[in-house]
Amino acid sequence: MSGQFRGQVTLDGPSGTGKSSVARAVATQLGAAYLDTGAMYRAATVAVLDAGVDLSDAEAIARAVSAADIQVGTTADAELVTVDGVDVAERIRGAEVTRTVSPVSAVPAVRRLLVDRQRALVAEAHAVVVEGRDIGTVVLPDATLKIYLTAAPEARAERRAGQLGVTDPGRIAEIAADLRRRDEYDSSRADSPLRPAADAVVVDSTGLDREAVVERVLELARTAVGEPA
Ligand SMILES: Nc1ncnc2c1ncn2[C@@H]1O[C@H](COP(=O)(O)OP(=O)(O)OP(=O)(O)O)[C@@H](O)[C@H]1O
Ligand SMILES: Nc1ccn([C@H]2C[C@H](O)[C@@H](COP(=O)(O)O)O2)c(=O)n1
Repeated sequence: MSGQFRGQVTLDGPSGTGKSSVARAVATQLGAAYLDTGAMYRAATVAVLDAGVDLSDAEAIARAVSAADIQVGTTADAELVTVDGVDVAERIRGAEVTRTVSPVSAVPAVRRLLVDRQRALVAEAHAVVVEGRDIGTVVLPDATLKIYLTAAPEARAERRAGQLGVTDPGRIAEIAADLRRRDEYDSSRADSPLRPAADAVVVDSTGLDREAVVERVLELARTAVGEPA
């Protein structure tokens, strides 16, 4: 990039396609802020779990999220996530939160609250890379560049297994089933379902290593602001 990048890059897509790792690397290279909206829904889920709320009660879920002080950082090099002042960066990646986050994030009032916060955080940055499920479709419909990242389900399950240090084929099959379950839930909910924006560039990362995907997104970002790729 010859000058400083100014604009918004969105990265949406199913679980395990590489959104977080690619978004962090792209943000670092562009000198941009970085926002992990999945971490915000995960932190909201911590608040719901700690409030002991019935997961079929949408109003109680929304009340618990609205009462919690949820803070997330916007830099690519450090993960800052707190709920009511407690560091939950590790806890939000655990099995309990991962199992519960889809029903919590399907509650429309929770989405309205977090989308408002996402837009406020984005408004503070001259340049930002935001990852999630509905960023190009709902949160930032006028973004400079929208990417929809996909990968074959087998590749995603292997990557997630590698990330968790799992080698047992039975456990890998469980991981694949969990990814399928979450994708199905996230794609079929009524409010802001996971889908590519009409003007998103679809990048299939199956068979590409992370660096190749980062390079492709950087090329697209340069082109989007009128620089030679
Ligand atoms: N192109 C790639 N090739 C191989 N592995 C990759 C690639 N991109 C990312 N990975 C690895 O795959 C794992 C999952 O990536 P990451 O957490 O970035 O996915 P994600 O889409 O953000 O997932 P989630 O939505 O569940 O948070 C990580 O270990 C990451 O290093
Ligand atoms: N913009 C977003 C981001 C995330 N979610 C939900 C759906 C995911 O299953 C969950 C966790 O996200 P991850 O950390 O795996 O990226 O949060 C959403 O609905 N909208």
